[in-house]
Amino acid sequence: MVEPANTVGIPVNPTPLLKDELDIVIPTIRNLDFLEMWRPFLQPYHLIIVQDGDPTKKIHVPEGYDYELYNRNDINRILGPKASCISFKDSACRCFGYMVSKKKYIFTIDDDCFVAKDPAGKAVNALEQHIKNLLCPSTPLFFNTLYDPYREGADFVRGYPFSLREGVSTAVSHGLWLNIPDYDAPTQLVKPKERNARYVDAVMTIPKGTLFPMCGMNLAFDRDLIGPAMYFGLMGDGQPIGRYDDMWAGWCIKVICDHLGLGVKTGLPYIYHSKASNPFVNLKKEYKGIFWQEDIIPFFQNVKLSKEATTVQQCYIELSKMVKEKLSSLDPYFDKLADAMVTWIEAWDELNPPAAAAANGKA
Ligand SMILES: O=c1ccn([C@@H]2O[C@H](COP(=O)(O)OP(=O)(O)O[C@H]3O[C@@H](CO)[C@H](O)[C@H]3O)[C@@H](O)[C@H]2O)c(=O)[nH]1
Ligand SMILES: [Mn+2]
Repeated sequence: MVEPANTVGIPVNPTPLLKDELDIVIPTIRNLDFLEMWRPFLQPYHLIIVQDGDPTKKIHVPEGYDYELYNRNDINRILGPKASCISFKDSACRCFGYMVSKKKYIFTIDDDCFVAKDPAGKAVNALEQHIKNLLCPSTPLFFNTLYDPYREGADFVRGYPFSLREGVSTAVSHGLWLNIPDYDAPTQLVKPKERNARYVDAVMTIPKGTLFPMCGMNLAFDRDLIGPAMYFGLMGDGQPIGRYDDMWAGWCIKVICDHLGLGVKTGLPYIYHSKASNPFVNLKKEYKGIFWQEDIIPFFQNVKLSKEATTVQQCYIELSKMVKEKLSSLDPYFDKLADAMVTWIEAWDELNPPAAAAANGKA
């Protein structure tokens, strides 16, 4: 039986890595009580809370946290007509937090994710592991069979080309989940009692040319390297699909990371996921995605971005044109999504003017 860690009595981290260079983005339509358990690891950091659903509902933020909170009224006020690209009634709304942040790194976590225990029973500081993953190179061009070669006690194995051992910059760190795994609705329905108790002590780079199902529950990324591509799409209220927000973003960021020579890692850290959303409600949200993805995946597998596309924004705009051209025949929704991808980039650049980015010495 897997259980969450007990963090009572653990002192607040006295040396929080990247304290002033990282924001924590939390989408919530429930409450933020889970932050009590995370206090030792997260309290030193700035939170960006994206409140979904009814903007008149008061969300309590536990004492001692430094935060900014945005509800739907704030999103509409800040973005004006461009707010149409930010989903309502879906965790996709979290990407608004990525856009308003001014920091280099983002860690995003769901409000039903708690501190996991490692096999030795120690509380896992998931944020610290994500930071380690992001600050260490990735190896997308050649698979290291001993997993993360930069980790203490590991290295590149025999036969690994020395010319590739420098690795590439890491743009994304994708963490995993003990207890309730991130299964789709059909799997949740047939395996309602399945719990993940398997803690695999590994971090791997996802090879170039390989897509993966990115879960937004426990995710960190370098905003300067890949932020503009972390759009979580048009989901939820008024849309024919939901719960494919993180998947869509994951497919977009992976083809762009492959094109720009950036790395994506998956594995440690684990969080303890406590709440299984309702599988029947999820099925209603997911079902179109379940058959559309049989066409979407081949689309992404065949994406070829031009050599002129050298920035994330240029890659993303090129991608939006391909979506409009090649996926609109699947459903008119993709025509709307392609337009929303452009609106997102326009809003991103409005809130993050390139000159400001250059002035801050960012990429
Ligand atoms: O309408 C909504 C629904 C939820 N949220 C917030 O988003 C996260 C995730 O919600 P929940 O835990 O209910 O959903 P899961 O099935 O466990 O989530 C997985 O599916 C992805 C949904 O796309 C999600 O990223 C995965 O973790 C919570 O913080 C809710 O409060 C919301 O803001 N609006
Ligand atoms: Mn959840």
